[in-house]
Amino acid sequence: MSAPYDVPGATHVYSGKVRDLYDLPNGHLLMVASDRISAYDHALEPPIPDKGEILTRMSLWWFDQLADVAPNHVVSTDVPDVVAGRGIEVERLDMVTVECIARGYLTGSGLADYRASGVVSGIALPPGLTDGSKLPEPIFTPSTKAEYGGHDEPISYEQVADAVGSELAARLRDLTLEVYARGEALARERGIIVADTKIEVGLRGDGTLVLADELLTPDSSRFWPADAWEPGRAQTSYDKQFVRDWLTSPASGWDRASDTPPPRLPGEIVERTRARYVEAYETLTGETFRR
Ligand SMILES: Nc1ncnc(-c2cnn(Cc3cccc(F)c3)c2)c1Cl
Repeated sequence: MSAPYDVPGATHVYSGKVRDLYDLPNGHLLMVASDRISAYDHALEPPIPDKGEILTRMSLWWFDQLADVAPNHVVSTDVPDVVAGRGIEVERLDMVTVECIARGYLTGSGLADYRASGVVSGIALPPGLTDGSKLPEPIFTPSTKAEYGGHDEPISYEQVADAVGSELAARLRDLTLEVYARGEALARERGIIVADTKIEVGLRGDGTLVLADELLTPDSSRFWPADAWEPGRAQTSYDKQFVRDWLTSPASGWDRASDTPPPRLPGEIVERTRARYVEAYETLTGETFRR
């Protein structure tokens, strides 16, 4: 994928589904959140205006809220105009190759693994859980980093220890669960369930664990409106439900089971989805999104 932004002084090095990464001359990285949205493993069109800026500001807010839990990789938000508001200059870290995931609720791939074996990432869960069940306590469910476009594979804690050593594995688990517990508690007070989250962690040369990437956003986590929570069915997505409902409705004319790309989202769905990102940001932070 070509870099969507030609950023003066920066060299595009990588594009994810919704974000792009650039090298900077000073050895730092520039992380850019696009307005792209993906659903059902497809990149959708058109982009959601301001999504990248809203989620960038949400990450920055969470980094600040959790500064007592761990340092983060943010160096500066003073970035070139073309990515103003959606770009962050970050410290280059030695990224841990494990996806650090915590789950407080059972759904998605975790639910599928549970239904198949009663086990998620090597952890045996009690019987009788269903889609959306709150777990007795949050669990660390690491996975491998899939190649671009692939799916992460769950791995057990023991496999993490084999990969990175038992001391670092324990630090990753503790950090992931602490970040999740703090994020879930704060969001829950504001009416948002953070069902699970994926954090990316990097190491400084001195061995310090640093929170990298994005943090506790609807792209790295499942956000559910708390007042709609009802175990036993798929939960309402705080930010993507309008998109999912339209794509799976006759109005879209799309067959999700086919391998055809989804149709372009109607303007009304785009605007309602933008409004949900603004609402999530303002509900969590208590701050007003400028536009
Ligand atoms: N601070 C860091 N130090 C070293 N590497 C990374 C790093 C590499 N890859 N990713 C994932 C990613 C983040 C954003 C946009 C993308 F396209 C991809 C993050 C970071 Cl954040």
